[in-house]
Amino acid sequence: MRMRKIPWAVEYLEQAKCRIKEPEQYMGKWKQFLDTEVLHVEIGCGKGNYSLGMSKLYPREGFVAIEKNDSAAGVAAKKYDTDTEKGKLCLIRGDAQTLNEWFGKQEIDVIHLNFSDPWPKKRYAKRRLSNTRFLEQYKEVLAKDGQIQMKTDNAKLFEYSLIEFQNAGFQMFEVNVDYRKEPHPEDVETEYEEKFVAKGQPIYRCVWKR
Ligand SMILES: C[S@@+](CC[C@H](N)C(=O)[O-])C[C@H]1O[C@@H](n2cnc3c(N)ncnc32)[C@H](O)[C@@H]1O
Repeated sequence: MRMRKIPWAVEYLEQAKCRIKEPEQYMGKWKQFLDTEVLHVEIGCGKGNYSLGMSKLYPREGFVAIEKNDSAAGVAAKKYDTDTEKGKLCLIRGDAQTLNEWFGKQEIDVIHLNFSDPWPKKRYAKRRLSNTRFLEQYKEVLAKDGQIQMKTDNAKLFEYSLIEFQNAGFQMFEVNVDYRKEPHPEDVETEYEEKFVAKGQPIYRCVWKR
């Protein structure tokens, strides 16, 4: 899924206040930095609505949104910088492949994966955010009682993820194959989710524990 380049957003990203330019410097100190006891990390935040909304719903909890695409990250950054009601929220522009260079062991309480790119071709499977390569990293940075929450519209990616999580030793905690029929009252729709829900497509959701 390629995103159209948004020049103003790419330019904005450079001087964004919410952006953490050297995330490795915060390793082991994110909770202190965000003044929270609960740390959430969203990987692939796109244009940023989910973490922004969640930071308002859970104002005592801290949120780090990660996005590798400059245009999407720039749009998210502008929202985060200008929304005066946002909670404890910051942004990393980067590829989550280096997640364990940014976060310390067991530092994260909840990892959110929302509508990750499915990378349908087998040769690109390692780029999926629920691929074993990523799951092994999540195990390192996730707290002992931590959770990974995943939502997707893609049945094949969902099936693939169920197998990968299970093989990596995660315990399934919740599963829903038509999540919007019974959504959690305190959850936020992402940009992609809004589009899929409008088209009447089912949303798959699962929650895993270590
Ligand atoms: C399909 S979009 C979904 C965006 C948003 N989560 C939503 O639901 O509206 C997936 C996003 O994940 C980002 N992404 C994919 N792999 C990533 C990685 N390894 N590190 C950071 N971001 C990633 C992509 O750039 C893209 O913006």
